[in-house]
Amino acid sequence: MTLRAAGLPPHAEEQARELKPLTGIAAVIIDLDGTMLDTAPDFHVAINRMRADFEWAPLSLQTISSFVGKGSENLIRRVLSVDYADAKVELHFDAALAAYQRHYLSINGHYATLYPDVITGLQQMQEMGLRMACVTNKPVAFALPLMEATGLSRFFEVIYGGDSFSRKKPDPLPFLEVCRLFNLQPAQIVAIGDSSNDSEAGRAAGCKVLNVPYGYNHGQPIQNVDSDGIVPTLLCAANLISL
Ligand SMILES: O=C(O)COP(=O)(O)O
Ligand SMILES: [Mg+2]
Repeated sequence: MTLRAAGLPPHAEEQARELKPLTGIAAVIIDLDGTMLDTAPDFHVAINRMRADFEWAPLSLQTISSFVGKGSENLIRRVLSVDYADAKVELHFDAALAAYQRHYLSINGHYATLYPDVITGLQQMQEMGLRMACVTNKPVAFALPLMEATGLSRFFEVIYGGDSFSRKKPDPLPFLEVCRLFNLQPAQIVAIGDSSNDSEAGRAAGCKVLNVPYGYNHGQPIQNVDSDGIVPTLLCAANLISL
């Protein structure tokens, strides 16, 4: 197949050519943090404002980014573990989480940016007639206003957050709920995300999986993650998929 060159970063076209087309696809499930939006600067500001409230030293953007991906509760536990052993982490947990949520909501999206070719990729998927779901581990109360403010909501039939179901990614439950809602088989759906959470959830659900290389992935190389390919942008993902 011929991939469109438009919007590809340098060398990306070469990389994209080696990818195998995904056929018989009817829907996509797309991750939010690290895939559509670079929200690391929002996490950085909110976490460090929380830490300042408790007179804990600020953490670097890189450290905080490596803690993102498994939802707010895990993020706060990881952040507290920098200074405390497990028992003390639990002692501070409720107050730290509440302060973090207050700070995050007050700056939600102020420092976040769209990655290249997200909007063009989503537009192309929409024009292809793919059904579209966003599944993020971000709490719904953070994800909905953020996606509205950044012009992402309009593309998605449904947005599920980390608190939408009893289990979040890497558990397959949220993806299986999308399959049920769309009345599709998992193999008709491609899950696209920046981390092993997305890939493990996708594989366990029986979906196809594509990764993007520019997100967080718990500070680990995305090349180590099992998927059907690494696409440089969502536009490249759209070019690889067909109905
Ligand atoms: O908030 C998180 O932990 C990460 O969310 P994501 O699933 O959109 O990457
Ligand atoms: Mg992510």
